[in-house]
Amino acid sequence: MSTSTARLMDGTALARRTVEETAARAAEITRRTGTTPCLATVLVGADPASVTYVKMKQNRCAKAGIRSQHVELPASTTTEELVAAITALSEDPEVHGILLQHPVGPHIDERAAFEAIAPEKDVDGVTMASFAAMGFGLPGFVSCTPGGIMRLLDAYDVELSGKRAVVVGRSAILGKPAGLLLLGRDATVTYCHSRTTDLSAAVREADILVAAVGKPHFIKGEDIKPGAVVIDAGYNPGNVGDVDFASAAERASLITPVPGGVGPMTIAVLLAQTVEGAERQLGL
Ligand SMILES: Nc1nc(=O)c2c([nH]1)NC[C@@H]1CN(c3ccc(C(=O)N[C@@H](CCC(=O)O)C(=O)O)cc3)C=[N+]21
Repeated sequence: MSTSTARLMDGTALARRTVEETAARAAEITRRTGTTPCLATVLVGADPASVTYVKMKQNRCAKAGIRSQHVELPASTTTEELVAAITALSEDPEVHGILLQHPVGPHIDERAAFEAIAPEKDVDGVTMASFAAMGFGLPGFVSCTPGGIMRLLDAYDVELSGKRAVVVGRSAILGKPAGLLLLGRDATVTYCHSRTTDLSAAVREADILVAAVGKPHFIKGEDIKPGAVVIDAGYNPGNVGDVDFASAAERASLITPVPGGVGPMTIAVLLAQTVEGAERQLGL
């Protein structure tokens, strides 16, 4: 028998509202300038999950009245070739935003590739410039998944100031920037990772838990502080999250489902930032 008390944080519904606003802004840009906002997606190799995610991003662009341009490169692409392809997009005035799908394969210097994205087109929030802006609390493009998480927390009126936020995972475009954004809102942030000793003890302190490790159902309900807000940013194969939803929902006050939580918001932020980039580049 379930004693579930948690309310769902509905990322699908919030994303729909966010994308509607974005679509209206995109239409206005097209009407005023004759130029339609354009996102370039760059995919290296043919990993099935990456192919699916990139297709989802393109479909969502189409629905929002954003053009998308797709660059597909073979898995054998070198760092130099990838940097050249991204540099060309950075210099193309028709392109307003660039997304390089992560991961790119171990033989490529992913950081060098990300840094070839012009800062004003970094609508995915993956460059050093964007990371620094997040860290300093300056305006700029945020990493899409952390940005989506913050929008969800705000939409559900989650108080952040003075709260204990625990981020499990420290990847460059998810865990680490998620912690920075929470810190920027005056949460007390703890990062946990593969070398953390006594992870359970850390997780039990969390008023707000962000799970971003990439291990299916890694976080169990027994470690959730009663009343905590649980954000599952995991995207494991088969749409499985990092949190054991059934047991976590018995203790959390608010929880994101997978699918239908953080994922749709990630794409909503990508589209919103693409339109924002287009507005700025077109002088609106
Ligand atoms: N440079 C870069 N930026 C990213 O933002 C990025 C990336 N690389 N690499 C891969 C991850 C993964 N990711 C997801 C986006 C949407 C869903 C999503 O919308 N999922 C749906 C389910 C999927 C479905 O409906 O089939 C959901 O959670 O409801 C999931 C995962 C973005 N990523």
